[in-house]
Amino acid sequence: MAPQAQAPCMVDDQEYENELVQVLAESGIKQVPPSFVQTVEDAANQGDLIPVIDMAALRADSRRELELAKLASACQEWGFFQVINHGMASTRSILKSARDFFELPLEMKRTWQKVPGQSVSNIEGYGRYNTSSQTISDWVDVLVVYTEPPSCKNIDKWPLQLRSFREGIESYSDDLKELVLEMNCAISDTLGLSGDYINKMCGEYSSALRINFYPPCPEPDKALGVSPHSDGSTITVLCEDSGHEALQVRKNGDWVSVKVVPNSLIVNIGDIVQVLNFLIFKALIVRENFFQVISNGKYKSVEHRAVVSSEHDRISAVMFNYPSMNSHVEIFPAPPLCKDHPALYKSFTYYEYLSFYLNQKAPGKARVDSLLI
Ligand SMILES: O=C(O)CCC(=O)C(=O)O
Ligand SMILES: [Fe+2]
Repeated sequence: MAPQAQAPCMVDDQEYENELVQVLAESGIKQVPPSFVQTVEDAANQGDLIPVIDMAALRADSRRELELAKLASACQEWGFFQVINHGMASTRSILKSARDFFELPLEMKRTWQKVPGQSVSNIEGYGRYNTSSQTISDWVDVLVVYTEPPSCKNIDKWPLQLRSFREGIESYSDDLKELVLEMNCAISDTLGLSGDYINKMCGEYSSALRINFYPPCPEPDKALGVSPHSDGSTITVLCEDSGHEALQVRKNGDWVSVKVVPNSLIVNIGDIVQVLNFLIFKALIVRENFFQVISNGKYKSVEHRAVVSSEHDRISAVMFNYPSMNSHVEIFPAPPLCKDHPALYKSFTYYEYLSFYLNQKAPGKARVDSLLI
């Protein structure tokens, strides 16, 4: 019998430096290349149900107060919650569009491959996700497009050959815009600010969609799909229906794996909302004792990560909603919340922040910490 061809077991990092993760996964490697290797601490709790916020209750006058209280507590204790009864039919179409794209032949997908590196003007396209802040690679390929405002949309970068792709993304992004503006009002309410406070401060609604494709990984205990980070958004909305518990959030210092309620959307507080209201706690801030501060009740952009599996792939569609990049739109701690304690963060424009977020060597929460006065 002829000897069986040996699958390569050690991958030369240089050879694969910018290679798509899907290509690595399909090459039959038995080990992840060294640049992906990191310590993956186990999740302390499997399948915790993060708080569930019922949009139907938020929309009903008689039930809103109670639901706002639940929302305030979710923002304070978790920074993450799932939204049910959101009424969006387009969640199916976005996941289908995402899957259709990643199932295209590689050569066709490469048409939209972006040049390596990241900056505000080089964020869109298909490829590996590596910020210069990362020395360790993530086991994920992404497709990123700006979705709002219309003036920032670069339709020429969208994979339009896929018939349903444009409709799928546009109907999802339109529906989500309504939901996000509504959530921002509810979050403003919970902070005792006027309902439109956050939306007004953020100026023209802006968003970018990142579709994550996590191929099966030969050594899931040695690599992460997305390394620990907080999002540089106002709020982020994640849509996935894999049923696999891959998203993990930091709670009281431990990793907790998130059990997703079917048909829900997962929302998390981003750095911007943290900045708006974080200042209340300036007097309490003890940097070395971050989690004690958290338990005292501020809204926080919580660190999260995505783990991978050797058995299956996974897709998530993540919408980052953020303030206008216009230079006249300044973000700063809300003055009504600065009455008792001086502002903790300096004023900044989102363009400045995003440039820093994408470029600097600042992992985890270090990026939002850079805004501290
Ligand atoms: O796919 C996930 O579960 C997490 C993705 C994520 O955190 C991100 O894209 O910022
Ligand atoms: Fe994230």
